[in-house]
Amino acid sequence: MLQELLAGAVLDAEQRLLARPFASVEAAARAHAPALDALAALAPADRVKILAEIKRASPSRGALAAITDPAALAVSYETGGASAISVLTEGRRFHGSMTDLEQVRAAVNIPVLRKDFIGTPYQVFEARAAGADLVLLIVAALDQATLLSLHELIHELGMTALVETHSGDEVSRALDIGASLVGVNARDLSTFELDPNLFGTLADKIPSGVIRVAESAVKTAADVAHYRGAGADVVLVGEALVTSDPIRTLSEFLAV
Ligand SMILES: O=P(O)(O)OC[C@@H](O)[C@@H](O)c1c[nH]c2ccccc12
Repeated sequence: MLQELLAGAVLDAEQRLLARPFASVEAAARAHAPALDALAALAPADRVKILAEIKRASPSRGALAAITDPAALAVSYETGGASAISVLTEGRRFHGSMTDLEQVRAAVNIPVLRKDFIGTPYQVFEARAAGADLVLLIVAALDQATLLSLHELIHELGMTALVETHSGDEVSRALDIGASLVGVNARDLSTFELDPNLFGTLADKIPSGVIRVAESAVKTAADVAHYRGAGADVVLVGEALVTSDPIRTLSEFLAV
């Protein structure tokens, strides 16, 4: 499934490339207002931080929310105390788009993550040209050379990479490329199995000085407390926010 999602996202990017040549996107990326400092926004603090996700659907859960106005939802997240916003831009299974990212960028003043299956430089330039401050890199989807080169490009453009892992070996691979923001996804993107204890198992492999993000499977404040207790600096939440009153849910989660 993961390779299928990556292949589909790269194919869709190639379609966009036909309409908007590489040189044009690169120029727009390099001309864009500088990226916000995501590491400062997500730095460890005495309270857990929330990376709030805009997500209409997923392969594992199906349709979640229509989200007809992603900018308005992003403003609710910002008002509710989120430290940054994650925008799913993958279209086939998550029903996201680059337009969502552009609209969210225009509406909020906190860092915005492009959440997608990134495998090519074009997709990184696209993200910057749309105003993204962070870009997701999924270790399991990429060979080490590609992971390193995309990570370097993300940083060359002034952005921050959220390097996502699902095993000890993948944490090592993330640290080997110099990741400063490492996520552990409770969900296995190949089998969709959820393991909320995986973060706790891997957290001590992520050294202090690297920001730890616990991703997925958060339904309640108790789940946030569980991740916080296991060492999470940041918790990434999607479904629980798009299927509830985000400001009320965020206030519960941030009270942890
Ligand atoms: O909806 P949840 O269970 O709160 O999960 C959010 C986020 O972690 C999840 O959407 C996600 C984590 N890593 C990804 C990579 C691609 C697509 C989606 C994801």
